[in-house]
Amino acid sequence: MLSIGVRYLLRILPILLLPPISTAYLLSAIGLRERLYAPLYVFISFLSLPCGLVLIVQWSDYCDKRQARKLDAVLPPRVKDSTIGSRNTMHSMIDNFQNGYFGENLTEWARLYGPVFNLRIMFENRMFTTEPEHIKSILSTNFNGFEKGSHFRFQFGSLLGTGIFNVDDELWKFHRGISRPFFTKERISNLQGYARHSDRALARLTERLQSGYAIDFQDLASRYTLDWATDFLFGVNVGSLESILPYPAASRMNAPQSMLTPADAFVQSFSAAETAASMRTRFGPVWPLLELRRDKVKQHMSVVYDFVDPIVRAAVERNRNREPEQKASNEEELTFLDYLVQHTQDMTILRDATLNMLVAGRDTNSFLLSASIYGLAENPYVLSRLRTEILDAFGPTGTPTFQDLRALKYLRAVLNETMRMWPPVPINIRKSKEAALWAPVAPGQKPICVPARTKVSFSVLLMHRRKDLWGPDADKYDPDRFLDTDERYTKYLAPNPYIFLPFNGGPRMCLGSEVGYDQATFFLVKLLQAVSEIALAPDAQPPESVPTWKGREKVWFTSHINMYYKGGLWVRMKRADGMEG
Ligand code: HEM
Repeated sequence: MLSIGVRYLLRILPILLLPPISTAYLLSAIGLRERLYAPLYVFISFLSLPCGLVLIVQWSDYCDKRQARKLDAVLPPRVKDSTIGSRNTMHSMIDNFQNGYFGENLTEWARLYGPVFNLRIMFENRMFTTEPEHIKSILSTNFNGFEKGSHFRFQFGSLLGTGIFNVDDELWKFHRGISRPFFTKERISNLQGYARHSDRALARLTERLQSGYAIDFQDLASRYTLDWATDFLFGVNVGSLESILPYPAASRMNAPQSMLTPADAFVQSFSAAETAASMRTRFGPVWPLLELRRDKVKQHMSVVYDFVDPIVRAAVERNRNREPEQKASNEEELTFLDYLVQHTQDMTILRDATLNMLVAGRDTNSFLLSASIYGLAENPYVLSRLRTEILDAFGPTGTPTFQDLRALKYLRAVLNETMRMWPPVPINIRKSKEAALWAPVAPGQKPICVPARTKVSFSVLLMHRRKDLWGPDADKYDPDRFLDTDERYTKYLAPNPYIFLPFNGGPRMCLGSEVGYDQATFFLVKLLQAVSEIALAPDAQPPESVPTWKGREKVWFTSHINMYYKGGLWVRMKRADGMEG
């Protein structure tokens, strides 16, 4: 099997060879071949390659301008970069991903060029926007004008396959249709799953804190959401909360790699695959050339498949053993996977759908919980106010019902503020099908033209922090801005709800948004009944994950597909009953 890089090379080879071959042919046809010194003949033939590329680039620029003129619109400003193929821009993207404050380079370009600009890498346009009206157009009002597209599928294919995140049109409708019934009120209002797994997670947390060591809360949250998600979606609890939790590196208490449980190995490999897949975006269209020898995503996937395949096979087996009348009568009791198996037995579709659901439902929720803990650790006043709301409602041991979860106004504001500052999905990609028009960014200006078949990126994280949209204190963490009694709410959010989009919007909006809120709310209620103080544990944070920036977040948040904390989120907590831990 050829590598992804070689396949790409074979695809573009005819285009690369066309100019030298046709020049050589032309030189022969006009009789210059015999008269030219042979090396010069070869040199001229090959010189036609860069010349041909320049012509193609100029031609496509000309076409874009013509499209914009026809629509009486303007193209977004281009990030200035005089290096060939915008190498500086590419390096800035890679450097920011590896070493920088998330999106700082994009913020700087937005300061220079405005909220929409053309982030061109390797001669390929990518319109980047943080403008609510543009994001609304992509996601909702001009939904049919944009798609994930073939580029996205190619880039994320080895990771997401044919799952819901990676497809368009009919296949997307199939996945969406199959998934939607699992998010009805009847199904999501059963809180037993949250209760079971959060009890176990809190028991592990208490155990660890009593041992005197700090805990990586991100790790705990990701185990909790993995066990919950596999249970809820596939009817199997993979029991990742039963493994040995990681200790601070300096303690030398960690188990060797060889002792990883299948669930731990899955989490590590999947995260490595996500990082490798999202790294590709930073190299523009030529990323496959860096994977000539091997697919850098696929190399992690065999461990991932080892974990997922038995779950899928068990569901296929269960389905085979079910009588036809049983299948028809008990749809309500089926898990997502059991239901899916009744519609297709294709192992690739089943595996991809399963993995996509895990990406959707696990990583996002795990980061929401982790970022909430970070916000509370850094803002003791918010923590204390939140505890008061929780204790007033349920006392130190009461358990919320489904209705109760939605009545906790301050907790909802805390979750919203957390997702404003650190949205679990901070950036997204689409592609225009036809030339599209976006609203001008200032009154009196012409609309903006997005040429046909152009990549488009938008960042809700950057939009969520815009001072012109959220007020002068947009950089500050303050849940009050989400309370309808707060004047910032009336002034900014109420008249323009599209400025807050942690779950996206429109027909492809997150299916699990309510589950996300409920799960995090339930967990935080239970945690804060038991815990009265939370503090970061910088001594336990791996040194390479301590940020180099000053005056901002004290832990390193970054993103592959979803946000995560590099090196984890190490914290200590104090129990409310006064016992050590
Ligand atoms: C804090 C929690 C969550 C956040 C912030 C979040 C955010 C998002 C976002 C931004 C998208 C759009 C992705 C795109 O267009 O590329 C999305 C899609 C999706 N989410 Fe969530 N999500 C969360 C929790 C969940 C949960 C718990 C589930 C399921 C158990 C879920 C299921 C889905 C599905 C199935 C889609 C795909 C929708 C489609 O393409 O039609 N999400 N989510």
